[in-house]
Amino acid sequence: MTAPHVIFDRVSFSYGDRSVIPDLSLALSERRVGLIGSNGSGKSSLLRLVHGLAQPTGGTVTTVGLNTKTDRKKIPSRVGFLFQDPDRQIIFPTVGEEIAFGFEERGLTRQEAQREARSWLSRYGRSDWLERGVHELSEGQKQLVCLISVIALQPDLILLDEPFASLDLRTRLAFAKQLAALPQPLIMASHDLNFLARFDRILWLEGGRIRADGPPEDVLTAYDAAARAQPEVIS
Ligand SMILES: Nc1ncnc2c1ncn2[C@@H]1O[C@H](COP(=O)(O)OP(=O)(O)OP(=O)(O)O)[C@@H](O)[C@H]1O
Repeated sequence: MTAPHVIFDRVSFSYGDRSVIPDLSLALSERRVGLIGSNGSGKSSLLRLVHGLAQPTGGTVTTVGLNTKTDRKKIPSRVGFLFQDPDRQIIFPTVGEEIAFGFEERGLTRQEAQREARSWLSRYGRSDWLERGVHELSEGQKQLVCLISVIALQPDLILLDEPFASLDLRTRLAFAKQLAALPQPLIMASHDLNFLARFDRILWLEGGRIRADGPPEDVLTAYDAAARAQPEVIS
């Protein structure tokens, strides 16, 4: 059993006086962990807590051995985060600058960072995107740029918040293949149950609590059955 890359110890989390996660303890050491649950069940909040983008109201979160409160600044260089909405992630006007930025942050010169950006784009067959304005890309294409930016920096752990939302089927399959081949552990919130079927462990959240936790064949089946039993409920 490998050491856990994420530990939640009696974690609670609120937005103001709205409690989102009442009391959560868990340790994640599997290579592929999926998060499922209704809209608003707390999946994004959990991922944000793992990355230190949100701070627990109570308890402690330890990610890749770092306390997300006291070591918060060290986390972005070790843990990649793919946001649900690419517009929240992208900060530069061109694709090349966006991918190169992470490398410059790590101390490479502008030329070296540009070279890395070019090389990573060519691996994904998108060499022609280097000078392309990000605003000219579709939502799915932006999502792919964000994924390449995250993967290129080869973090120790990758967090993905609904990465398939805007992707067409062909891009989704290519994207899924890339994710499956990554050596790093992934924690991914998704409504794509087919993709999660190949994961090692699934956490089903409801109201910020774990409703089920186990292998996909058990948890996805129970989730699917519960949703079908109450199809009229819009959360
Ligand atoms: N910025 C915010 N301010 C106040 N409440 C928020 C904020 N962001 C999220 N919430 C609330 O926190 C709860 C959990 O939201 P979260 O985004 O973690 O859910 P989720 O499971 O990721 O949902 P989805 O599947 O729709 O992405 C929801 O009740 C939501 O309304």
